Amino acid sequence: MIHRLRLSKLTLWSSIFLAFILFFFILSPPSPSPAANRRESWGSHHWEKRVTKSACRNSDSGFTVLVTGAAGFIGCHVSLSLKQRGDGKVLSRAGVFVVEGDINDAALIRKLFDVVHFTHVMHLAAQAGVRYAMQNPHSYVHSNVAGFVNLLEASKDANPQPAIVWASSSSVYGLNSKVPFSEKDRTDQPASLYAATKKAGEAIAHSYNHIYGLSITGLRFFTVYGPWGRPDMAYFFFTKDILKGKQITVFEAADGGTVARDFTYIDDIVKGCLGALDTAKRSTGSGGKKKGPAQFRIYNLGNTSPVAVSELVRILEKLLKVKAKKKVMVMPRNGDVQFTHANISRAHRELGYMPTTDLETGLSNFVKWYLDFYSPSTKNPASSSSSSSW
Ligand SMILES: O=C(O)[C@H]1O[C@H](OP(=O)(O)OP(=O)(O)OC[C@H]2O[C@@H](n3ccc(=O)[nH]c3=O)[C@H](O)[C@@H]2O)[C@H](O)[C@@H](O)[C@@H]1O
Repeated sequence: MIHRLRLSKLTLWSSIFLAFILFFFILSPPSPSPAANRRESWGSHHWEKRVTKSACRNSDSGFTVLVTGAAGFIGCHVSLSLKQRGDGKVLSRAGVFVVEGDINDAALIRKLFDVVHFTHVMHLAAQAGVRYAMQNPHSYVHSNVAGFVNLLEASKDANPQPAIVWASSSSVYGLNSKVPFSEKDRTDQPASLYAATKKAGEAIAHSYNHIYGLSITGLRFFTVYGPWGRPDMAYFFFTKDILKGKQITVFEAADGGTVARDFTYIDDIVKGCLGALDTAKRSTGSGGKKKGPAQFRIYNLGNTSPVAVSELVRILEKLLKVKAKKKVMVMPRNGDVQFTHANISRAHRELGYMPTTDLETGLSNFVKWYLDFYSPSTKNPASSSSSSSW
C-alpha cells in the first residue's frame, strides 16, 4: 500500500512538474525509492556499475532504451511493457532502475550517455495539460522546449546516436477544423501554450534530424486515459468528484454544440509506442556529425472514434452507479479545442497500430482500478467492484 501511494504521488508529481528518467533493464535489488537512487549520488562508482549492469542486453537484437518520464502515466506503462517483453533483460529478476532527475540537468544526461550506449530514447517526460499552461507557462517552456533540446544535444553527440521516439500531442492541430485530423493538416494555429510548445518540439526535432542525422519519430497522442492516469485529466477528476457528490463542470461549445475527444486507451497507446520503437531506423550521424539523411516521422495515435464529454460523464455515472451533479457551461477560453478526431491510417500502415478499446471498456478498466486503488468508503454503491487491471 505504501508502495502504491508512493507511485501515485510520483505519477502526480511527474505530470505536473517533471522528470524522471528510467532506464532499462535494470535489475537492481528492489529499489527503495527514486529518492534513494538520487541519494546514492548519480556520479558514484557504485551508481555507474548499476547503470551499466542494468543496460546490458541479452542479445544483439535487443534494445537499450532510455525512457524519460518513466514515473508519469504513459512512461510507466511503456516501461513496464518493455520490461515484460524482455528487451535488455540480463539478470535473473526483472526490475526497473529509476533515476530521479530533471531532463534539463545536462551533466546528468551526459553522464547517462557516457555510461550507456542507448539504442533508443523514448522521450515521454513533459509538462502536460492544456489548461494548466495559463497558470504556470514557464514550466511548459522549461520541460517541453529547453528539456527536449537538452536531451537532443546529448543524443546527437552520442556515438552511436540513439533513435528518438517522443511524445507530441493532438493539441498541435489547434484550430484546424478539417476532420479527421491527418498528419498532413496544418498545425500552425495552436490554441494553447501547451500546444505551442509541442509544435515547437516538432520543429526542433526536425532541425536536429536535418543537421545531425538523428532518427526522430513524433507521436501525436489523443487524450490518453486509463489506470494509473493523470489526476488533472477530466475523466479522472470527474470520477473523484462524482463519487464525492461534488459538482462537475461539463463544457459545451458557444453555439451549444458538442465538445468531444478522441479518447484513446493506454494499452493501445503502448502498442503504438512499441511499434514506433520497433520500426525506428538507426540515426545516421555520430559524435555530432551527420553522415546522411535520417528517418523523420510523425504519427497520430488516436482512437478514430470521438465521444462527447457528456457521453463520457454518462458512462462514468453508469459504471460508478452514482448520478453526477452536472453544471453545463460554455467552454472557457483557456486553450481547449472543441473537437479532436484522429486519422490513424499512416500509423496503421507503418507501425501496425490498431486501437481495439472503446471508451466504455477502457473506462470500466479505469474505474475498477480507481476503486481498488483509492478504496473509497463502503457507503459508495460502486465500491464493491475491486479487481485491479494490474
Ligand atoms: O490529446 C491531447 O493531446 C491532450 O489530451 C489531454 O487534453 P484534453 O483532451 O484537454 O483532456 P482533458 O483535460 O482530460 O479534457 C477532456 C475533455 O473534457 C473537457 N472538460 C475538461 C475539464 C472540465 O472541467 N470540464 C470539461 O468538460 C475538456 O474541454 C475536454 O473536451 C491531455 O491533458 C493533454 O496533455 C494531451 O496532450
